Amino acid sequence: MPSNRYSSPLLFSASQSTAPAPAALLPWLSTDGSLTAMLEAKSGQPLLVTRSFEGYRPLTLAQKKQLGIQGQALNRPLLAWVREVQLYGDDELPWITAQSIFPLKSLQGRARRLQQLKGTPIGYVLFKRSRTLPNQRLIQHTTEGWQRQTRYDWYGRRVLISETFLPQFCQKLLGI
Ligand SMILES: C=C(O[C@@H]1C=C(C(=O)O)C=C[C@H]1O)C(=O)O
Repeated sequence: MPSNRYSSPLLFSASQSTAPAPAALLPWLSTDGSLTAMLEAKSGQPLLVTRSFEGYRPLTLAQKKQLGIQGQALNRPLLAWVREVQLYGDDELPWITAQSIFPLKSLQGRARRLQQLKGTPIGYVLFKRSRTLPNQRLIQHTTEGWQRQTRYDWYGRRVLISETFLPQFCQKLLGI
C-alpha cells in the first residue's frame, strides 16, 4: 500500500437533505485525489479558472473549528488568504464554484506560491507530488447544490477547500 494512500472519513452533514447523494456524484464528492484532474479528464481540456475574489479575510469561528483550531485561539482574530473561483470544463456555464481558505501560517515557504496562482488550478500545486492527500471531509446538500468541504493536510499545512457542484455539471454530465 503506497505510503501516501489515505482513507478519509466521509462525514455527511446532519443538515443534509433526506435524499442521499446521487450515486453518479459520489466518486466526485468522495475522491481523495485531485478534483481538477477528474474534471480535466471529463472535459478533455485544461480546467478554466475564473476568480471572483482573492485576498485576506478574518476566519469565522466555524472556519477556525473546521481547520481544527482549538482553545484561546478560537477567540482571537485570525487572518487567512481566501480564493473564490468558478471552474469551467468544455462548457459556457461553470461546473463548480469553489472557495479555498489558507491560514497565513499555511502560506510559509514554498506554499507562498498559493497566493500567486492566478488562473492556475490549486490542484496542480496541492497534488503535484502525491496523488492523494490526508483529509477530512463534510458533504452536504445546499441551496446551490451538493457541496463538499475538505480540510487537507498538505505536508503539515492545513487548507480548507469547499466546492459546490452546480446544476450545469450534474444535469449535463451526469444526467441527474
Ligand atoms: C483542490 C483542487 O483544486 C481545484 C481548484 C481550485 C482553484 O483553482 O481555486 C479550487 C478547488 C478545486 O476544485 C483539486 O484539484 O482537488
